[in-house]
Amino acid sequence: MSVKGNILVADDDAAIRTVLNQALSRAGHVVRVTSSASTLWRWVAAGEGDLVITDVVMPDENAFDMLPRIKKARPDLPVVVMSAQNTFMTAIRASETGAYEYLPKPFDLTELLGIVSRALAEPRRPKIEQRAEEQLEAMPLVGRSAAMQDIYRMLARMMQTDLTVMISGESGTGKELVARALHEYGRRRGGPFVAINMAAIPRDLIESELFGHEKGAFTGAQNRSSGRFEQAEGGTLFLDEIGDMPMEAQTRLLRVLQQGEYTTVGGRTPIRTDVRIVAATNKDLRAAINQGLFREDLFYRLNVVPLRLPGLRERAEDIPDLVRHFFKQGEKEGLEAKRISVAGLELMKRYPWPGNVRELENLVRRLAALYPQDEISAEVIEAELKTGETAVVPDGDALIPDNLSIGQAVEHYLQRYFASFAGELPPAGLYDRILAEVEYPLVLASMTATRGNQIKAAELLGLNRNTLRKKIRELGVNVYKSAR
Ligand SMILES: Nc1ncnc2c1ncn2[C@@H]1O[C@H](COP(=O)(O)OP(=O)(O)OP(=O)(O)O)[C@@H](O)[C@H]1O
Repeated sequence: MSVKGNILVADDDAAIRTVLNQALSRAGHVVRVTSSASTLWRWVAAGEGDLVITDVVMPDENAFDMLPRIKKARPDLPVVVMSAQNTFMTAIRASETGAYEYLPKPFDLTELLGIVSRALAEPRRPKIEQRAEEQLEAMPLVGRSAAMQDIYRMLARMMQTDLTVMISGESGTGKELVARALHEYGRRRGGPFVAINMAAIPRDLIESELFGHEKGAFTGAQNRSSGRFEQAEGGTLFLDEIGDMPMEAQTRLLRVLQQGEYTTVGGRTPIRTDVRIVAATNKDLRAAINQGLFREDLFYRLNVVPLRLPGLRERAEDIPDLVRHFFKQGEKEGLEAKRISVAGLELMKRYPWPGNVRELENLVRRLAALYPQDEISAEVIEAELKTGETAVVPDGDALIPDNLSIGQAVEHYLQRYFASFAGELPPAGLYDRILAEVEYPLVLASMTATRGNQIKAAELLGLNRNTLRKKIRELGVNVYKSAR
């Protein structure tokens, strides 16, 4: 049996008052409605009502201005705020003023009824804050720096909404991870999360990948095919490397954002869509706009909530936490538990990390796989960071130091590797470990060079496609990531 209560409803829109009155009364609650903030305040001040549902903008007062007063007079009274201005600021203010819940209009009545019964049944505490805390604990993002705290606070607020979010940040700063967190802890978590990387797909196929195509829409379109929008219905669509989206696709995407519907390639019937868009870029989109490569109107549609992820060098204090986290992950995969000496960590904090968290993650994995000692010394870190520097030059320009052949480079590496054991032998299983070390960058580089096309990469490598697939899986080569 759900708890029934006295509910005060304030909205200047008569239609909404009627709908809410009917729905809540039918659910067994006692309802009073008003069109003004002053009447609502009078009721609240007189101790009436177990719960308030109010619109933000009312003729005599804004609910956000009244909320602190309500909270002061009746700290335990849950206030559900509704608003048609689904802006970022509305969500933030709802959270900051201590609203129990924030409902962007239009909302689902069933959802509202669910919130009302939960609010009436629960011990009193501002819901948004409580949920944000729970979410942060469970969040897969590591780091406690002030910069990350800002990101978490922003994410907690964004999770209550369907606003379009634009994540910017250098490669490897965690943009995709943040997009997933937004989905998995947000209100669309029951729906699918679909990611598409604009840089990984041949340009002339992007529109059909996004919106689907009809049979015969273009040469090679033998069957109707669904697009990512259709696949993401009810969930979140993550548009990675949005700056690489071709102009025609940009125009189509803009139309979806404006009208909430799209047509497939070769199709005529508009299809309505209910998808939350999270976009990401590691390019400066304003520069792309100036060069005429990115539509300014699309930029503003996507940039509703900008979220900038700091480079790892800007939050070096997170490094120890991240190192521990990645060693722990390694342990789960059967690697041995390890730590890094204090001096080693200091070196890491001073390193500029051009590849950001991804580079750090790769380093920690390499340390866990290749070095037997429980504590990794500063010398090892120094040597590893030097190799790292040449390995992260972007766009495949990686230089092998002093024009060494691959064989000579590995030889140098092995000399250093053996030396690090100070006369002892490295742990058994060296052959497979070293070959895997070479295989990973080889597969990654081939996938990058072919922009993520497995057929072409298999051809390039001279491998059977199934063998390549197996290797990608075993080595954990991230296909999206590799196709940069
Ligand atoms: N704060 C973090 N805590 C834990 N792991 C992180 C964090 N940030 C990034 N990572 C890890 O670093 C790697 C790179 O992150 P991710 O793929 O999200 O970066 P990205 O910014 O999307 O990169 P790109 O621009 O190259 O696509 C992933 O393995 C991710 O799990």
